[in-house]
Amino acid sequence: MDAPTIRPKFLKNGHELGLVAVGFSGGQCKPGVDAAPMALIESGLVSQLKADLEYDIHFDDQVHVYTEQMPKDDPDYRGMKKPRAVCAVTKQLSNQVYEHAKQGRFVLTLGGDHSIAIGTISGTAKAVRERTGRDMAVIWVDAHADINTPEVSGSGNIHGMPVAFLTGLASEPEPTKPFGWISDEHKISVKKLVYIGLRDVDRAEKKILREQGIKAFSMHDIDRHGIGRVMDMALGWIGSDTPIHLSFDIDALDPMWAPSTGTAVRGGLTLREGDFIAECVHETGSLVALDLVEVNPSLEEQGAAETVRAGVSIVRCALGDTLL
Ligand SMILES: NC(=[NH2+])NCCC[C@H](N)C(=O)O
Ligand SMILES: [Mn+2]
Ligand SMILES: [Mn+2]
Repeated sequence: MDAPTIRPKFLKNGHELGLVAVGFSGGQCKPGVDAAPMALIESGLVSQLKADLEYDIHFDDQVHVYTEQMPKDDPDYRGMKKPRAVCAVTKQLSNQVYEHAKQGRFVLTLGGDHSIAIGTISGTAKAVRERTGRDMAVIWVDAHADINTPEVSGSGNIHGMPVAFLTGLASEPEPTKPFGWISDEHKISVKKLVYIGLRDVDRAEKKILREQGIKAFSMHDIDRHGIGRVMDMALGWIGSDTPIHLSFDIDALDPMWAPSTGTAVRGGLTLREGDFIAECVHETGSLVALDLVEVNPSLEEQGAAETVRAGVSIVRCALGDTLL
């Protein structure tokens, strides 16, 4: 197969890819999501990216599994569960992602629960700003908005809060406190955030989306307009000269396609709709990073292989595999 045909606008070239594998489950309560990076790699993802898509992969060959290294003493803070563990992992991850992105590489991060996006998006936002002088946009594909502030979250699970930290809606005024490391250079604007696939949004989150004027395409919008028009509108909102970070929660897909995930919600995207989103974002040439999160191979074990396969498919599409 030929090298990728889309010329990336904000990367050094179309071939260099930094891969980060983050086996972290501390942003929520179900064990097993930390095994996803290994499952994805074992299913052939990395070798496919090398052989079929001809990426030069920069990877430390380590699946960072943080389960054992989590601080023993990690009491709740502002209602958040495991705040120090999440803080430690995301801070380290942010630097790792930053180092790849700073060199103009595409950054692919395999999670892990969605709390890790605090690390990935902060890292790319900072690097992209330094390299290109532009503010990055984020496309968040998910059944959930993950924009609870600690104060309004019903669960205290930080995987339901990353967007609040990244947009500055959940601030941590003191740099010495757990999320005090997140500074302005790491943040994204609510104006450059677009959601696709929402169908399980908490009441307080709906209020935030309304008040902040955040662009969101729910499953209702996808039913009404079709995924093709929704993608035109989503990408039109972002504009053609803006770098894009795509954060893909596998639970955006219907459990029919991706049953092995911690907070599955019925009535979701088909696998083709998920792949189509990834393809459209790839086609812009503006994609600089991708997160794939919330695959939990230990849940719904009969469906685990299918869920992993769906994840591999999304990644391949975002990296240009399916375009002719
Ligand atoms: N990344 C996810 N799967 N998030 C689910 C979040 C569910 C719920 N809104 C919460 O805050 O707890
Ligand atoms: Mn979700
Ligand atoms: Mn999520």
